[in-house]
Amino acid sequence: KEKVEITKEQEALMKLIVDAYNKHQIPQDVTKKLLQEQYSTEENFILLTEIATSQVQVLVEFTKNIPGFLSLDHEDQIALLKGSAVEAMFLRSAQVFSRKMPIGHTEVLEERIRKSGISEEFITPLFNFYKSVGELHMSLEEQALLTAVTILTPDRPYVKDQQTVELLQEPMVDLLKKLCVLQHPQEPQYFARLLGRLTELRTLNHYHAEMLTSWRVNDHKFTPLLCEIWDVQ
Ligand SMILES: Cc1cccc(C)c1Nc1c(-c2c(F)cccc2F)nc2cccc(C)n12
Repeated sequence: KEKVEITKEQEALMKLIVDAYNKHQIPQDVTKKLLQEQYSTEENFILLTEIATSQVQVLVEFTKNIPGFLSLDHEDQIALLKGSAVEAMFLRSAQVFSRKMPIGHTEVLEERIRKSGISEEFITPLFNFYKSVGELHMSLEEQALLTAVTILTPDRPYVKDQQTVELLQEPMVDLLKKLCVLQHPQEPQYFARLLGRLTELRTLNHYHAEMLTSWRVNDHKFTPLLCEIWDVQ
């Protein structure tokens, strides 16, 4: 059984990705608001819109720090961001939800999300996903790399040069695989479980699109950034 080792350049790559992931967090005041006094359904939705908007900003900043991303064709950069935004945001909010919140805060946040006018058919898969991510107890490195792997998915709609995206994604996948072996030695299937989450993520794109439409129908307002990333309005 050969020894799994992280090379010097993989060490450097991991530091870049983790620093970028850590650097760009949702401002505390935004998340704090969700935990304050009782809100109405309308108010909850407005707060979630604020959090979603700052999550998109965080996503864009993180993506710009992925080595090689900014040297991709500009239209491909946009196609990758638009194609992965929902999945990256589900991943990030799942991680914030399952590990960053002090005890008791998670329930309050869950309550706010449930009382924001979102239909039950979306709430169930959302919290099922949060739970399945939480059960993985991912390390910060794994979270950051899995998010980078998700963003660098070559077969997003409208990506022209899939080959180059694949060349960027490969070293991330290799590094993530090694990390899983090193950080979860008792669980040889851990890496496969992580990739299984990416499959589950893809199904959530559909729910999210439905949710956007139902909000539009009920004349909910979005921010310009959310309209731009999801082509609404
Ligand atoms: C911040 C948040 C947390 C949990 C559930 C939800 C519904 C939200 N908010 C939104 C999300 C969204 C997200 F930001 C992360 C994960 C899944 C998501 F559905 N997407 C959008 C798009 C337009 C408006 C909002 C309010 N919105």
